[in-house]
Amino acid sequence: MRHFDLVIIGSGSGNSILDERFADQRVAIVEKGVFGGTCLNVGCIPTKMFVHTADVAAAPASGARLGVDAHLDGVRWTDVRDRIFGRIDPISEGGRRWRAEENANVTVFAGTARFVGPRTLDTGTGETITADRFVLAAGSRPVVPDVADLESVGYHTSDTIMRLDALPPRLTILGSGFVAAEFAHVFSSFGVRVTLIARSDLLLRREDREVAQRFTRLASEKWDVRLSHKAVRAERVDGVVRLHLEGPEGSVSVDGEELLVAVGRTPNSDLLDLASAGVELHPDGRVVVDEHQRTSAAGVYALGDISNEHQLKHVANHEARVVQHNLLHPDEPIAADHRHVPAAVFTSPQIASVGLTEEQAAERGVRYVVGSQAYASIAYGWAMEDTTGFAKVLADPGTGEILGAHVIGPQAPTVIQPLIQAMSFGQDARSVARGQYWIHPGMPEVVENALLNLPLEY
Ligand SMILES: Cc1cc2nc3c(=O)[nH]c(=O)nc-3n(C[C@H](O)[C@H](O)[C@H](O)COP(=O)(O)OP(=O)(O)OC[C@H]3O[C@@H](n4cnc5c(N)ncnc54)[C@H](O)[C@@H]3O)c2cc1C
Ligand SMILES: NC(=O)c1ccc[n+]([C@@H]2O[C@H](COP(=O)([O-])OP(=O)(O)OC[C@H]3O[C@@H](n4cnc5c(N)ncnc54)[C@H](O)[C@@H]3O)[C@@H](O)[C@H]2O)c1
Repeated sequence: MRHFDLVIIGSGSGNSILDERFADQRVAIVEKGVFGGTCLNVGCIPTKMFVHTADVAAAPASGARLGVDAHLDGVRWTDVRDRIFGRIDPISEGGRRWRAEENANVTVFAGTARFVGPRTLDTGTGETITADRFVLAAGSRPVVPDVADLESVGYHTSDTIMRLDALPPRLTILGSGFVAAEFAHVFSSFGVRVTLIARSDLLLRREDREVAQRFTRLASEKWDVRLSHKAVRAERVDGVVRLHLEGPEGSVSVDGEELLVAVGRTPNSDLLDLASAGVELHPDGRVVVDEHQRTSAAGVYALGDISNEHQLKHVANHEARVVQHNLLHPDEPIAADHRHVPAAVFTSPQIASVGLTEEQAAERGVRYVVGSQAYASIAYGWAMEDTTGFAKVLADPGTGEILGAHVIGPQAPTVIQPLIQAMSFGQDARSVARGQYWIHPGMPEVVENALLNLPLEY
């Protein structure tokens, strides 16, 4: 049985651990799918390449209110698709080849790993290996909901929808979270009629309620949004997927040439038989880790979607850097910093958030005040004739500590960054607002004014 110093399961964020400091270690990477993981192949990167393309496709329609009459002639779907994956696929294959063929100390196993005992791994390739240390970086996968006949009818997930052969006339999206909101924007901007089905009465309901309500209203003006509907059965009728729903008005159905299921992601821990490795799990399947990303089994670390509740690439990257340090310096381990994890939804309008929502602040009994600013009331908002975006900041009125921030509107993920920085470095709201220049008339003035609108007491 071959023995390694280190085994990494999953080639997404786990792959970034290895650098020249590991050159004297015998390392194995086990990957069951395409090299490079979710973000590169089927997640952040291709989706944002589609989102930017969708923003361009949607631009002509927004010109009229500025006095610019433009027309979208068409979207060459297969050209768009092939441009995007023509760039991504070679990066994935190049990464695999580099590790497998040019890293003398690294062995890549193309199989589904499964523990068969403490520190003993069936690589799924016919070979079982042992190692001193393991990194569990096996990520997550789309959840498939319990809807009768879904499997036999056929459906897409985010893993497959971006590789369609042709744009469908209609797309039904089951779900109302990040994936649903981003793909609804992409496909509707390309001319596809989108129906979005939400179980609750709000889209993106984990966002601050004001943001979720604004988004739900704007989305309902563009897409056929069915709130408070539960999908119960799927059926294929003349090449069309018919989804039967139970809603406030009783039983209804919606038709679409394609169906995208986007109801969350579940950790891949169940594939690994972690009980045989002595690794404990949370009830929801996430691997239990301490602040140093160590699991309950000695020498076994975990990072990314398999262990954290955020399921975001910047969190997985941060944890990979923590694991990297702790593998190299086990006697001086560093802790992961999950204090202020931001997130952004690249839909239309864009949404970004960090820290507490107003509902969470109220629920926790935290003393807070709110400062808000509409894009419509800052100079760049006038330039864009924006009427729907706003920024909102929550702060402690006594100390000015920034507790949370929420932005819905153009470039929200960029606009929010000064607030993430302020929270990370413990800067108070008044100092952030008045202790620096804000470029005039830049979009971050929406944040400056939200800060100035806080009714602070000091
Ligand atoms: C459509 C979509 C868009 C997204 N957009 C964003 C975004 O804009 N910003 C953001 O921050 N995050 C985004 N995310 C989330 C982000 O992609 C993930 O949080 C991140 O990729 C998780 O990284 P990871 O290393 O934990 O797992 P992954 O990158 O998923 O890597 C895990 C790897 O392990 C392999 N594996 C699993 N089980 C086994 C096994 N038993 N044996 C061997 N190999 C195994 C898998 O095949 C996979 O390659 C998006 C996700 C999706 C689905
Ligand atoms: N921009 C980004 O950072 C980005 C983009 C896409 C995905 N992601 C990550 O991937 C994860 C998965 O995305 P997602 O959109 O699939 O999940 P999500 O958790 O964001 O949203 C899933 C939604 O589906 C609903 N739902 C659950 N079960 C349902 C059912 N049976 N029927 C109807 N609705 C149901 C949930 O209430 C929830 O609103 C996200 O949590 C996010 O962390 C991030």
